[in-house]
Amino acid sequence: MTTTQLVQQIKKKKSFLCIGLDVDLNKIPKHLLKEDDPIFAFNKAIIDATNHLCVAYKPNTAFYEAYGIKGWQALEKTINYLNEKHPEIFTIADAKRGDIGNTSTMYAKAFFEDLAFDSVTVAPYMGKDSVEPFLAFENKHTILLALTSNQGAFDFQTKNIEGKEVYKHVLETSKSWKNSENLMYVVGATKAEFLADIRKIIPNSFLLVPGVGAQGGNLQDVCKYGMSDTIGLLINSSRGIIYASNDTDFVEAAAKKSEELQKQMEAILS
Ligand SMILES: O=c1ccn([C@@H]2O[C@H](COP(=O)(O)O)[C@@H](O)[C@H]2O)c(=O)[nH]1
Repeated sequence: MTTTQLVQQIKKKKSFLCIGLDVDLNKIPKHLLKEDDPIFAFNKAIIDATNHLCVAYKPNTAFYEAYGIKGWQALEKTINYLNEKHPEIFTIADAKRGDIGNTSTMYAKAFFEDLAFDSVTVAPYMGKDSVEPFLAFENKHTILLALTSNQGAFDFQTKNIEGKEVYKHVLETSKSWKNSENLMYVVGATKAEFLADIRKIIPNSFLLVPGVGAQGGNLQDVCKYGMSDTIGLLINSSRGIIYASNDTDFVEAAAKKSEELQKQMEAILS
């Protein structure tokens, strides 16, 4: 999917909501555990109930890898279901990969070719030659960790090196990489006060913003400082939506939470 198509979807649905599919078998409703594939059954139910309210889904691959081959199969079924039933929806493999060049190429093939995601999250720590292999894929997007939502972001990302914080080095340097138009960035909702500075460096890039809801980030603050001329935001909520109820009404509860966020986004867009 191109960013132009993504912006069209945001305008059409009046939503820039991304729903995180972080499936934990200890948290899903007990009756689903009887299904052949409880993870996919859960995801399918959530997707069927919420797809009209969001523009993106983000399975975090850790929640699938933790269940071995069955987890990976559930991830494959989920992305195939999304691509077949909802090709208009932007898909994010939150895998936080990145390695020496030939290894990064294999990661990129895994997520862009085999699993056919639109995007993958990548750690910038190993630099240009670890990220460019992802950028080489046409109409695929590499979402680089810039300023993350966790407390540990202050350990390295905000440290001043040669007169500039590390996350600013990441933003500025990555702009010079080959096919940098395929870059998006992760900025945590808990770091809204940094967004005005971030927008000075990357005024038009899309930002994936996790951390509203369970982590305490505020949607209005993120939009006030982080919105670009073409919106440029995908606001993620995972636990706040998918575990709104752990009972038989989980689908209705997830749709209700999604609608609450979508309505706030609609108000902001208008
Ligand atoms: O800086 C980051 C980068 C990624 N994440 C991921 O986003 C979701 C957030 O889940 P919630 O339940 O809405 O808190 C999860 O997959 C994280 O691994 C992040 O939170 N912060």
